[in-house]
Amino acid sequence: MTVLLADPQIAAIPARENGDPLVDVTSFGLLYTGDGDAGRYVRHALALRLASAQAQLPGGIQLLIREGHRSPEDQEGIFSRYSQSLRREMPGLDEFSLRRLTSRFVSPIGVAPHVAGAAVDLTLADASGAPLWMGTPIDATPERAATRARSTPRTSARTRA
Ligand SMILES: C[C@@H](N)C(=O)N[C@H](C)C(=O)O
Repeated sequence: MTVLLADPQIAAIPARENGDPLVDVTSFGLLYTGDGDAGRYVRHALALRLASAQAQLPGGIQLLIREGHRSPEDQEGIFSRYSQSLRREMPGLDEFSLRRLTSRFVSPIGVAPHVAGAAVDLTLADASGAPLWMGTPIDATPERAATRARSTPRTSARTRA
């Protein structure tokens, strides 16, 4: 069973500031290609984990960080825009289901890890920094990126399963 970030069990976990500083991912040998500078920052502990993951990739493949830290305004904007697009597609949806469906893709502000610099959107890139094709563009919505979505090429579905 999938537990979403919006699940009350998650929201009930108290979040405490631990003082871990925000650091620039590029100073850990990681590639960043996001919009603006805020997204290049993540918590130090996360940067260490990303660097460790990168060190374990096969030669010629590297992590490509698209977005780390995100402002609360941006988080709420993404949530609201995606929620509105689902509302247009499914006008009969009740509020509870709409919030649950929205939070498959975007965290509600109260539990959003990007806002704490504790999450990244990333993909894989080749040695030149060009993103590898994953079957859908980075940050595709669940409707497009799901393993069994109609638009998912068969090879991508096989490698994701
Ligand atoms: C919107 C998407 N790129 C994303 O960052 N989703 C996660 C789940 C989030 O908002 O925390």
